[in-house]
Amino acid sequence: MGSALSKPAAEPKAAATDATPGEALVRVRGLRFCHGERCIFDGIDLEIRRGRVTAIMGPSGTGKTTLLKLISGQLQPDAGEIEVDGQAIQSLSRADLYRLRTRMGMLFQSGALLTDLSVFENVAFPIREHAKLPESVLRKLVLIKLEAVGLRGAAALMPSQLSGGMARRVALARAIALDPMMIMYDEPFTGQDPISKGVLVSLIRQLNDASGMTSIIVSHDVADTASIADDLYIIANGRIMAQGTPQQLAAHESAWVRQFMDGEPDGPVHYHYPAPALEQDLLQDARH
Ligand SMILES: Nc1ncnc2c1ncn2[C@@H]1O[C@H](COP(=O)(O)OP(=O)(O)OP(=O)(O)O)[C@@H](O)[C@H]1O
Repeated sequence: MGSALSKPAAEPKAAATDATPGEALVRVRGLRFCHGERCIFDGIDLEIRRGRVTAIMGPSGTGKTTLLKLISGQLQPDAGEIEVDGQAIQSLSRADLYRLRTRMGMLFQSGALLTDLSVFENVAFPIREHAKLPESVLRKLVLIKLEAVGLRGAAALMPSQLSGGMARRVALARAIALDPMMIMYDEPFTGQDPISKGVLVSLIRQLNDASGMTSIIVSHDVADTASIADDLYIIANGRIMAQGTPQQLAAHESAWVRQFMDGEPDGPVHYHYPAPALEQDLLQDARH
């Protein structure tokens, strides 16, 4: 069982590892990663600071999910180093990597609930897998996690009885079941209505602050993500295009970065694929 489970739920994890909030929990240096001939990253450096919410943003297909998989050791870099909590991911044994991964919560888009198990059992699942606890202790732990996402009252429901927003929150309770030191969210807001999205946005921030966790969010949703992020990275074309606080990026010297932050359709990033003037195309059709 992860030692974190024996601590009170509210104890800050950063303090538990004698680390100072604000120091880097994840360090990425000179990262290069390619799928065959196609390089997704070509020498990127970044730091995820402890106790903070860091957002990784960028155009679709730019490698955001790939970066999370590299940080969690699901993929191996072609070059460079990734250090998590002082441990170089590439040099860990399978057993050590497994242990480290139990301290990383993940809420991936595809992280569906197990449909044959109740909400309670879905959240209990990772705890049962990693710890042999008396049923009464397990029950308390699961109920605390469900309470944290506002769904203690839904413990007996089956996944088919939940709305999409509730299901995402149960998945979140499951992701924090082992009291991870960090949690990675991959597109947590996708498919959520505005109210569910608002609930998730504030939950992510609250959970981060209440438990001393470190959060990484990958999202297209610039406005919502920037509203809770302390630090932002924008990646594109295999590189870090910009980094800073949301305020710094909103006032960035690059028009491309400002356009990205504002989500404006027009600017240096063109919405239209290059084409001759519309009139020219239409006149040409009329002539034929
Ligand atoms: N197994 C694979 N083999 C080859 N290419 C892949 C593989 N997995 C992903 N890719 C490519 O790697 C690139 C990065 O993918 P990734 O999913 O990390 O991007 P993303 O920024 O998370 O995208 P989105 O924002 O659309 O979710 C994409 O162009 C994708 O097509």
